[in-house]
Amino acid sequence: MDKVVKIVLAGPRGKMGREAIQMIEKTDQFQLVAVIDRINNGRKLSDLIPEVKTDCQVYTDANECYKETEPDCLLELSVAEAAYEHAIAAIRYGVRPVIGATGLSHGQLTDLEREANSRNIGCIVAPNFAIGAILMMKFAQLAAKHFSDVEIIELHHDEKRDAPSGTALKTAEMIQTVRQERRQGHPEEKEKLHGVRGGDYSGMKIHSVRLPGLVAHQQVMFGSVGETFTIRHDSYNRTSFMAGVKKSLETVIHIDTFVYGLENILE
Ligand SMILES: NC(=O)C1=CN([C@@H]2O[C@H](COP(=O)(O)OP(=O)(O)OC[C@H]3O[C@@H](n4cnc5c(N)ncnc54)[C@H](OP(=O)(O)O)[C@@H]3O)[C@@H](O)[C@H]2O)C=CC1
Ligand SMILES: O=C(O)C1=N[C@H](C(=O)O)C[C@H](O)C1
Repeated sequence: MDKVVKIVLAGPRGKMGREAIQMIEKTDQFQLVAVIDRINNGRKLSDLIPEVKTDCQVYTDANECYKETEPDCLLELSVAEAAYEHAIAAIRYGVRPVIGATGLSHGQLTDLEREANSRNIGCIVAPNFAIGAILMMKFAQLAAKHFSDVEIIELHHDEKRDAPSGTALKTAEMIQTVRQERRQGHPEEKEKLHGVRGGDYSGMKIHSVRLPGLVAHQQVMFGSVGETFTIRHDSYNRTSFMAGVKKSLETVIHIDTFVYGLENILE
C-alpha cells in the first residue's frame, strides 16, 4: 500500500477549501492533519465546518502548524499574499507546497522557485487544476503557431479577487513562447472608454468578465484572413478542479523541483 500523505490545507472555509476537504476525506491515501485559517486559531475544524468526517486543529501561524504536525504537503487554497508566506515557510520546513491560490506576482513565483530548487523540495504552482483547462492552454499554444492575432476572454464569478485570472496569465505566457511579439488591432486605435480594449500582455489583449452565476470559464479567440478559431473551456463547479488537485498532491511528494503549471506533470 502507498504511504499515507499527510496534508495541511490553507483556506478551509473557502469554496475551494471545502471542496478539497471532501476530496481528501474520500481518498484513502490522504490524511488531513491540520488547517491554516486567518482566524479561529486553536479551534477544531469541526467548529468551522460541522459536517467534516475527520477532525483536526486550526492554526493561524503556519510555522507553528508545520512544527507541531510534521505534514508532507501544504495545499494552498487561500489568497495570494498568504499563500506566498505559507509556502515559503513550508519549503523551509521541508513541507511540499501545492499552490492553487492565484494572483502571486512574478517576483513571488521566482522566490518560490529559488527556495524550492535550492532545497530540493518539490513545489507545484497550478493556475488551473481542471484537466480541460490545461488542454485549452496547450491547444491555444499550438494554435498560436499558426494564428498570431489572439485575444483571451476569461469569465468568472463576482467573488474573485484577482484579475486577470491566473489561467489567463498562464495562457498568455504559454502563447508568448511561440508568438512573435506584435501589437494587434489598428495602429491608430484610440480607446474612447478607458480599458475597453482590455489589458495588454505583449500585444495580446486579455478581457476579464465578472458576473454572478459564472464559475470559471475562458475563451481564447484567434483571427486570421476570413476566419476565426475559438477554444473554450468551462468549469461548471469546483469538483472539476479536484482531479488536478489529487494528481498534484500525489506528484509533489515524489519530485524535488519547482513546477509551474499542471501541463508539466500530466502524461
Ligand atoms: N488553481 C485552480 O484551479 C483554482 C484556483 N482558485 C484560487 O484559489 C483561491 C481560493 O479560491 P476560492 O475558494 O474560490 O476563494 P474563497 O474566497 O471562497 O476562499 C478563500 C479563503 O481563504 C481565506 N483566507 C484569507 N486569508 C487567509 C489566510 N491568511 N490564511 C488562511 N486562509 C485565508 C478566506 O477567509 P476570509 O473569507 O475570512 O478572508 C477564505 O475562506 C483563489 O486564489 C482562487 O483564485 C480557485 C479555483 C480553482
Ligand atoms: O478564482 C477562481 O474561481 C479560479 N481561479 C483560477 C484562476 O485565477 O485562473 C482558476 C479557475 O479559473 C478558477
